[in-house]
Amino acid sequence: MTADSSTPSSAPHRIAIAGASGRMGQMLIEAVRAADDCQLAGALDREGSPTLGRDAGASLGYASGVPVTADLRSGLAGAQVLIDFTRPEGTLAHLAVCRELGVQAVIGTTGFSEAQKAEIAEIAKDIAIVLAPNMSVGVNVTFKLLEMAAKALATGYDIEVIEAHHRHKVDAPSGTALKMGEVLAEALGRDLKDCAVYAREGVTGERDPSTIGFATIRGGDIVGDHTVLFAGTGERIEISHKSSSRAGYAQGSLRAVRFLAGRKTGLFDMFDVLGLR
Ligand SMILES: NC(=O)C1=CN([C@@H]2O[C@H](COP(=O)(O)OP(=O)(O)OC[C@H]3O[C@@H](n4cnc5c(N)ncnc54)[C@H](OP(=O)(O)O)[C@@H]3O)[C@@H](O)[C@H]2O)C=CC1
Ligand SMILES: O=C(O)C1=N[C@H](C(=O)O)C[C@H](O)C1
Repeated sequence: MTADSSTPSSAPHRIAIAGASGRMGQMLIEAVRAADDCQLAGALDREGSPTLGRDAGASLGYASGVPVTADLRSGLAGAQVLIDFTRPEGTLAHLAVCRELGVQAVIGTTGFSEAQKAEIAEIAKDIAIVLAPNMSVGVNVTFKLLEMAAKALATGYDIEVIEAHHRHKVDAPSGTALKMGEVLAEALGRDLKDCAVYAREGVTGERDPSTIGFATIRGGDIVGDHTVLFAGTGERIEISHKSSSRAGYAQGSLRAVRFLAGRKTGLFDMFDVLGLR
């Protein structure tokens, strides 16, 4: 029997991975290898990367049969879906080719500007995309907890978002912290653009109770910690999520791949994938 539209569940998801030599790229190659229903179909790294031409599994100690390439068209030719954890400008270049070839995308990259997010929404009119600043189940459940806590603690509690990441992270605050801020602001009927305070220095004056503060820590190999502090009078509530491995981000990405199967267009996030909306 041939693999056609009558047997979609038996055919593996053919996945290309962008940023193949990166921290998440490597974790994803390993996760795809371990998943019975997934197959590595392409591996992208940017021009000049020493990994170009090598087998995508080489540094993980196995032969995947997929060479790393900077040629987007050949790297995406055999794929149904691209998983992209790179940088905003890289992701947008990759998406342009995904759109041309009809390849779906799961995007974990953070640090997009508002204009870049609008560009992704436009591309999602032609291909199906999952875009989320954090693919882990635990973080997405934490977003829901924050929504509930913010509504219940709407007055009398100052809200601060504190995040810590490894020394190599290039964007701040993290995409997850910003999403937490958006969830909190929306639950409180505010717009994060109007109430976010990203830095304090010098004589700042007393804290404005309508603000949501952010604090960023960078150091060592911290995978990703996020805490939201609700500071009241005589008590404090802290809701924290701490990642000790990147495996959760990779597993969440594969759930997003499975969710996209059969979808032609649309912009989704992990709430859609996990049924949390
Ligand atoms: N949504 C989520 O769950 C998570 C999101 N992230 C996000 O994913 C992104 C990547 O994180 P991480 O893996 O730690 O980062 P790394 O720096 O380890 O990896 C990034 C990869 O992308 C490549 N790259 C960099 N710039 C470009 C570009 N312009 N075009 C194409 N490729 C490029 C890098 O190549 P080179 O080495 O040559 O620079 C590298 O292979 C970040 O935005 C991070 O915040 C991370 C973890 C979880
Ligand atoms: O760069 C990272 O490492 C991470 N980035 C994401 C973010 O910016 O929120 C997700 C996770 O915290 C790890």
